[in-house]
Formats: sequence, structure tokens, C-alpha cells
Amino acid sequence: MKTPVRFGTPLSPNATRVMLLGSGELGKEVIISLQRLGVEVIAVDRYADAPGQQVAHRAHVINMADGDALEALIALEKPDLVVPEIEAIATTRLMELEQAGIVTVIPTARATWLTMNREGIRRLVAEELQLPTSPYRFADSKAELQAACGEIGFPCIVKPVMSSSGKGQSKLDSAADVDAAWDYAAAGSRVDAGRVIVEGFIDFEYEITLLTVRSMDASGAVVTSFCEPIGHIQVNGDYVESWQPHPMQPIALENARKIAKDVTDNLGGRGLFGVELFVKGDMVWFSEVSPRPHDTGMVTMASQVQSEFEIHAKAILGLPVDVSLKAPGASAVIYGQHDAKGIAFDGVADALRVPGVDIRLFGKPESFARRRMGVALAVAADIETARSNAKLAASKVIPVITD
Ligand SMILES: Nc1ncnc2c1ncn2[C@@H]1O[C@H](COP(=O)(O)OP(=O)(O)OP(=O)(O)O)[C@@H](O)[C@H]1O
Ligand SMILES: NCC(=O)N[C@@H]1O[C@H](COP(=O)([O-])[O-])[C@@H](O)[C@H]1O
Ligand SMILES: [Mg+2]
Repeated sequence: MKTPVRFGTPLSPNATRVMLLGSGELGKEVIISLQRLGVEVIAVDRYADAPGQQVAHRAHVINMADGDALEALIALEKPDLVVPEIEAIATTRLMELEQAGIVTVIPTARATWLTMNREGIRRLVAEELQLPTSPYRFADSKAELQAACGEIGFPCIVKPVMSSSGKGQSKLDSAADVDAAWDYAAAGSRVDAGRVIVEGFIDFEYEITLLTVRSMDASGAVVTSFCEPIGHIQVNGDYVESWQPHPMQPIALENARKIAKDVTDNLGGRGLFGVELFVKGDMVWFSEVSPRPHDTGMVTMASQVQSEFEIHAKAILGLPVDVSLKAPGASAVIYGQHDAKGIAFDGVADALRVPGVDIRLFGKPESFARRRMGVALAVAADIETARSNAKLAASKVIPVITD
């Protein structure tokens, strides 16, 4: 795709076409931003009526981990850009297609390949870039896991090498926990690689997502900019609450930005990245990175002039971006609470009566007790007020089974 982009008319031969691989709540917002620029959007996911598919021009349901199915769909739709939105996709095939000049992958096919497997990104960051991370080992069996945990020591964290949102992740306090951690990881792995990472437990003071943007300046050069740090709380490896800005000491912030810059420079391409970092005093550890908008960054829909989704959409198209903060903000997750299809939500009006609040319901066709179905957003004069208002609003939205 030539940059700067000449924007065509959607659904006509000169359309600017973007294909999202994964169309959940994060993709939905990227798609809305693209739609506002008159981009023709094709939303792909593993199930029908995914949130982003409901706001795209066209939708396809395929197994995105199947290289042949993915290649066939790309040949059919001929997108100018392919935008991975989840990790479970055939990234090696994307690399081949990118190498052959058939697709442009955001930010790059290599970045999506490296980050879909914890081993790829961890070895790059710790061993090649020599940046601080937790100590780690990999294991392919219970016996190897036992040995690896012995080397790392307790407490430690075990995760499938391919998983997200905390699936299959557990904290181990002693050797007695190893068996259960292996079984839980096998059940929670997104793609059954049968391999896990053991990480030494970092006793951090707080953790942040540093949204880092690679966009194009007027001369056509790629420039890096940083959003204000986003603080967050995770329960069982899944985010439940986030806020922006998270106050940081100048040296810690400088260290965080250096790590984020080194990692994203290496990954390359254009777009927004969510760099996850642990912080204690001035010490900063790299945890992982999403080469795409981040769930904790949903707060930016309220707190920034441009949300992380709008920034991603603009950066990938070669447009300038604005990363500035609008107001202190917070987000709080609304879980499904029921295992059922076609649930409903009561209390939205009450939630919206909380000052400075807005609500997003993602429209997922099926709910699970711990599936993220919506989010409450809040802005206020300070992050404490924003956090308590976001949590209050989220608690007022009640998922119900109708029928
Ligand atoms: N080594 C560690 N030490 C301390 N806490 C950790 C460690 N690894 C993970 N955690 C905690 O678990 C959370 C989730 O871990 P991680 O980000 O690796 O999982 P994930 O499945 O990739 O989640 P997501 O896809 O939502 O980012 C972290 O944000 C942190 O709170
Ligand atoms: N931490 C990654 C993350 O938040 N990804 C977001 O969740 C969706 C999958 O949700 P689902 O599991 O409910 O289908 C993904 O499509 C993406 O939007
Ligand atoms: Mg994470």
C-alpha cells in the first residue's frame, strides 16, 4: 500500500481495503475508526457475529490458524492491509505471504509470529535485546516442568506458550502445585503446543501498559510516541480494571520508555503496541507486548483525545496521530456471569447516571461466566474518582438470562 494513502470509495474498485484477523471487542473499535475514514473493512473471526463483524462491510468465519484457509481468504478479498487482532492465527503463513509481496501485515508478519508464542518474544527481548525480564524456563512435560520450577524457585508462574487473557495460567507456591499447573496449562492453551513457560514471580509495586505508537511523520519517516502509562489490576491473569495516567517516577518512566522503544524498534512496521511492564522503584521489567491495541487500553476511549483504536487505525494507514491525554480516566470490566447465548443487560441507565461514565456492550452472541462482555469507562478530575466511578457503573450493569 502506498503511503500517504489515497482513500478510495468503499465497495468500489478503488476502495482502501483492510482485513481484520480477529474481530472481538478490540477489533470492533478499530473497525469503527476505519469506517469513519471510508475504509472498506472485512472482519474475520472463528465464530459468526463476532463484535467487529457486526460493524464491518463483510464478515467471514474461518479457522484462522489454518494457513490454507487464511491464504484462500486473502486471495479472495485482496486486502491492502491485514490486521491481526488475536494471537491464534497462522502467522508462519502470513510471513510467507508477506515475503512473496502478497500481503502487508500490521505491524509486520514477523512481529505477529514472534508475539503469538511467549517463547519467541521472550527470547528476543531477554537474550537478543538483553532487556530485563523475569527469569524463565520452558518445559514440554510434567517432569521437565518439575525440574524447571526447581531451577526458577517458588513462587513462580506457569503459562502455556500460546494463550492470552490469563488462560491456563497459574501461580505455584511449592513443588506440590506443579501437577495441577501442568494440567491447567494444557486445558487453557489456545493452540495445543504442549509447551509451557515458567517465570520467576516478580514482586512488583505496580504494572503498566505503555501504549507505544510507530507512525509516519510528514517526511515519511517512522516516529515513536508514547501514550501516558496505563495502570491496571489483573485477576487470574485477566484484566479487571485499568486507569490512565498511572503516576510514575521520572527514572522509572524513562526506563519503561527505553524498553518499549527497543522492543518496538525491533518488531518494526507501523501501528500501536501495548508494552506490558512490571515496576518496582526505578526498576522496570518487560513482561510481554501486543503488536496491536491492548485490552487495558480500552480506558483510552474515555481518557485520550484519540483512543488507542483510532491511533492504530491512523498509524497503519500512514496518517499522523495524537497521543495526548484528555482527562484522567478508568475502565472496569463487565463479565457475562452466565454461561448462555443471547443474554441481556439490565441497569445500563443506572450505570450511565454515574458522573463521567460511558458504557460499551460488545454484543458477543454467547456469554460465559468469565467472558468479557462489556466495559464501563469513566473520566474524572483524578484517577481515584475515575476508578471508583467506573467500578460503580460496571456493578450496575446486570447480565441476565431472558427466554
Ligand atoms: N512473572 C510474573 N510475575 C508476577 N506477575 C506476573 C508474572 N507473569 C504474569 N503475571 C501477572 O499475570 C498477568 C497476566 O500475565 P500475562 O500478561 O503474561 O498473561 P496473558 O495471558 O498474556 O494476558 P493478556 O493476553 O491479557 O495480556 C500479568 O499482567 C501480571 O499481573
Ligand atoms: N487480552 C487479549 C484480548 O483482550 N483480546 C480481545 O478479546 C477478544 C477475544 O475475546 P473472547 O475470548 O471473549 O472471544 C479478541 O478478539 C480481542 O478483541
Ligand atoms: Mg498480558
